Amino acid sequence: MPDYILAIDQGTTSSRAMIFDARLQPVSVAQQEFDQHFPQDGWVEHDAEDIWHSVISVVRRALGDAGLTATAISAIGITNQRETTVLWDAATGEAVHPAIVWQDRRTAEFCDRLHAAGHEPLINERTGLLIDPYFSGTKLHWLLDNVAGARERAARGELRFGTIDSFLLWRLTGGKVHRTDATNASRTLLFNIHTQQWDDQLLELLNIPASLLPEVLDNTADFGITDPSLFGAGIPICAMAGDQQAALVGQACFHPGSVKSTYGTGCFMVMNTGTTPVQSGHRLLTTVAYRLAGETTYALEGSIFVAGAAIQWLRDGLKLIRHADETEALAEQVGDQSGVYLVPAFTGLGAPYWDPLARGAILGLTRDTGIAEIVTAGLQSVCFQTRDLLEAMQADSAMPMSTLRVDGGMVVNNWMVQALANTLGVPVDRPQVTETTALGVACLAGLHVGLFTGLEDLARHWDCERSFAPVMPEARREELYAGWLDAVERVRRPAHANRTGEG
Ligand SMILES: Nc1ncnc2c1ncn2[C@@H]1O[C@H](COP(=O)(O)OP(=O)(O)O)[C@@H](O)[C@H]1O
Ligand SMILES: O=P(O)(O)OC[C@H](O)CO
Repeated sequence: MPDYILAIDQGTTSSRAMIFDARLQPVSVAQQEFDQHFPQDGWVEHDAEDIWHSVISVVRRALGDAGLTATAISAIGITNQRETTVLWDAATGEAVHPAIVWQDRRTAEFCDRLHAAGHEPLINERTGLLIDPYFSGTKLHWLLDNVAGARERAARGELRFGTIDSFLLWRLTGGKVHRTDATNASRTLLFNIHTQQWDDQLLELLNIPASLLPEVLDNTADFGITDPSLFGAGIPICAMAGDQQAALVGQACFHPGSVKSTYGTGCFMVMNTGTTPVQSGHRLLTTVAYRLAGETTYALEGSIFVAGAAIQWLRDGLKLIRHADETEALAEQVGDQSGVYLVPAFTGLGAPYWDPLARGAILGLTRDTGIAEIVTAGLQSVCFQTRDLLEAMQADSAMPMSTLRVDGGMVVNNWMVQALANTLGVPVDRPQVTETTALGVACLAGLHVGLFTGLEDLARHWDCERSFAPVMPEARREELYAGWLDAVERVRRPAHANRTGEG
């Protein structure tokens, strides 16, 4: 029996294909970047054809590099950048407009109107989300209103909506299957996370015809079979999941209170809260962690917009460093003593503040402050923002976090991960396989075809590469964090003043 699994990881800046063997060891990986389009201030688009071609190309390369044919693959799992919205023609499979990316802010005004009309409590209660352009629903509303003829074509049943998982599934199956999974559905603003169905009242509120929507399945299911012309033989697609939820699975966070945090351009922290949804009192999102055999496990999620992007800014904007990996040695020289704080609120602040008007600042400068101190403050900002999320999660869930599992491009930085443990006051574990997104969806696909017996079996495949224990005295930890909270307040004050006309 073929027992390799192919994971397709369609991310914001690149597409990746990874093949794993039956022990979940990576066998080959191929990656391809694609263009980002910024047609107007605050708009971010992808060409759906670029995404499609990049996916086909990386899958073929991963198979070739592993010396495998399609018949050796027992299952495909698809994981994806979430919320990014595609509307396509059912007859041709062609998108009627470029995909509107999760970062795109074009629907901010519409969101303000929904907010002003008092719709947030209903939306929050049904979907676990907030009214924000981040989610797919208002993007789809925009497409229907702004693409010529789209509403009429939708009414005639000619169009399909999907997040990237759905669009890829449609294309991979030769235009036969219109499905998504519960985690991706839970990011649309249209899906009731309690009933696990599209919500008629929300569809009416956003004026979205139900005929556009995909069928929602568990994360492990018979989603469809790839068209044999693509890879030489049909391969069953047995799992789909949004990328942050896939990373939760890849980090084996299967018990209530277990948490993972992914540090790439931004940071996404997700806590498994078990089979009862936890409504946040701190503006965190309540979302579907995974749905297996009809049983939904929920999560709390906090998103930080700027994590590794702060290091990119230090490198490309300020030109203080040439490579991201120089930051580790600079921070080792400085330690945590400098008193400098960098608040990277370049595009406002995400959870738990959700303050779009806040702007960044560097505070605590003295004549002694140099490049190393500012770079160190950049790394520390990621740790302090994680502590903000942790405080909110623990207050909401009343679940004490015993360890944090981390992944993403930043966690190669040992100084940063140690500072994270010190800032949080809990051990931080880094896994052997840091490609947790691809790994997670491979786990799900393997589960469906019987390579693994269940979640406990999967958890046994998770290996810790290094655990970082907190070594900072508590008084010092609290003193440093108090300095951060003060710095955040300072960047928020002018924003509040502007908003209320007091400034
Ligand atoms: N040694 C390092 N120290 C700190 N940050 C790093 C280091 N290496 C990479 N990064 C940061 O990690 C990010 C890349 O992580 P990655 O997971 O590939 O991001 P994404 O998937 O969002 O593109 C970049 O923002 C980069 O600045
Ligand atoms: O593609 P990534 O890794 O930047 O993840 C994007 C998130 O899914 C957006 O919610």
